[in-house]
Amino acid sequence: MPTSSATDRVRVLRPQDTDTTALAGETHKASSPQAFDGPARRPNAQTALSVTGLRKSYNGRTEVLKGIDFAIDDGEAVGIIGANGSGKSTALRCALRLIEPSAGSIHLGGLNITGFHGKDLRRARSRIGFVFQKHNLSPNLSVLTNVVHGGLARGHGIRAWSQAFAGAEERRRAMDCLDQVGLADLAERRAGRLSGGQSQRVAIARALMQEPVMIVADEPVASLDPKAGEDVMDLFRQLRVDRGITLVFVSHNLEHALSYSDRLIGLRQGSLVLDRPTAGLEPQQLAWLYETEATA
Ligand SMILES: Nc1ncnc2c1ncn2[C@@H]1O[C@H](COP(=O)(O)OP(=O)(O)OP(=O)(O)O)[C@@H](O)[C@H]1O
Repeated sequence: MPTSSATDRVRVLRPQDTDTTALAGETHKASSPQAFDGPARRPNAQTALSVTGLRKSYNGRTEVLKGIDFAIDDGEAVGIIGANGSGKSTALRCALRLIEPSAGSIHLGGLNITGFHGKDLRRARSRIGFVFQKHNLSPNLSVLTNVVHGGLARGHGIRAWSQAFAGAEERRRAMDCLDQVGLADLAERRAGRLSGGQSQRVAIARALMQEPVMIVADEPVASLDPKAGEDVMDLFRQLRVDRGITLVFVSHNLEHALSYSDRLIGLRQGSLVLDRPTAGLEPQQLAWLYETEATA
């Protein structure tokens, strides 16, 4: 596995803008990717996830990911931003091989998972908690049962089968996870009777059943009101603080992306055009990412 040395993160457009006030300026129009020092790495940081030369074409013709590279450290929070259709979800899903990339290599927690299949791939991903905009809870099952099902992803074969009968230990763990998201008192309620914010917290509790080292979230608060959205993002932050969980999330909310990440990755038309620490950045300095090609 290639270790993510500083050179892993130097393919970044507009690195000349180390003075971040220049980000909102005109200079990017003429820019092309160039080397710079890259985002500061924490000393001795281990790489949680790295991709190299990741490409994706859905129909065999148009490339919606045009060969992107990035690396994420253990314990880091990284926000992925960009306009509609820029390739954020595709990048996230390809990076975890939820969908198959057309090309590229992927390392997860020290393993080259590029060629993994079936149970090897499932095992490699078993400590990743996925949280999506559509939480896919089973509406007719209780909150607790939905959370118990999160533990199934960790089991294989006979172990998973026996967990399906929800032993006392699994139910106790599920209650613990619900407690962590502040919903233990709703354990017996039918999931279909929850609000959007409550449902997303249950989805997070379900992810916690996997004892995740990393949470991968694709627009986790897109359908929530501002307060519920902030509560969910605060919960992610708390999980990082308490457990050192790595967080990778896609967001259209630049305030969130800036507040809840250490680093931002920006995509534009399938290319990675931004990879830099969040500190000191303002939302308006990122507006160029959302300009149409005609105005950019
Ligand atoms: N299953 C699919 N089949 C064909 N094309 C797809 C598929 N999924 C995504 N695309 C296309 O790939 C491109 C990137 O889509 P993707 O969903 O990754 O972008 P995104 O940045 O996450 O967008 P959004 O912010 O709107 O969610 C878009 O042009 C989209 O139409």
